[in-house]
Amino acid sequence: MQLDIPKQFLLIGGKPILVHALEKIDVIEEIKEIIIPSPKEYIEKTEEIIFHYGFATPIYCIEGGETRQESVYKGLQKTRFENVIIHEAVRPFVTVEEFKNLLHEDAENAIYGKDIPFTVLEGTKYIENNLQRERLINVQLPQKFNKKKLLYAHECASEEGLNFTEDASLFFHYFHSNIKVLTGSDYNIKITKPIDRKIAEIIYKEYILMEG
Ligand SMILES: C[C@](O)(CO)[C@H](O)COP(=O)(O)O
Repeated sequence: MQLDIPKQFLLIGGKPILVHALEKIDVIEEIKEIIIPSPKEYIEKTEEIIFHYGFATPIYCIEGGETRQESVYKGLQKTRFENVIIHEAVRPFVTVEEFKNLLHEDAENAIYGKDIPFTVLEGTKYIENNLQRERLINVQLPQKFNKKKLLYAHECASEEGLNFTEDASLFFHYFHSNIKVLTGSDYNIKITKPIDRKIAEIIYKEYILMEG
């Protein structure tokens, strides 16, 4: 999206996208702190929003990195807890149940994945490879990890200069196993393209109707 402000500040149902996600996390007792890596120039704005909406869980806004990966790495370095959940501010329709299911899942590393209801081929100019869609998942957040292991994987990736689009790929690259996949939801969309905002408003209205 070509925007003047980062996507997490866009409004859905009159509320910043970031707040939708924070509201779900805030009601979960087991979550003891929230760390938000943010671009330096947006820390103040993020803190203002947090103050305005008033959350019970301690929230720390820290300066993020150049990439998504670096920002997660900084967040991991900041937390003192053994298990971490990574979420994205731009997934407003995550549910409290999705966070709780992750927390109560026996596997120490677990992510959400959704089946892919269309064909994905490799190659952009000419087709290079056919992929079996029944073996693929659309990776979603939140994701739960053992902090020590994820931190180790981040340190290795940083030393080797490797960049991944999310943490399950990074973790898998170094540990090769041990990540359980829970079934994700079609509603847990990531606001990426302009059309996602329109879809988000529709989902939001459905939520409001459901809540009466
Ligand atoms: C983590 C993610 O949402 C998984 O679907 C996705 O990889 C994030 O991509 P982005 O380019 O950081 O938005």
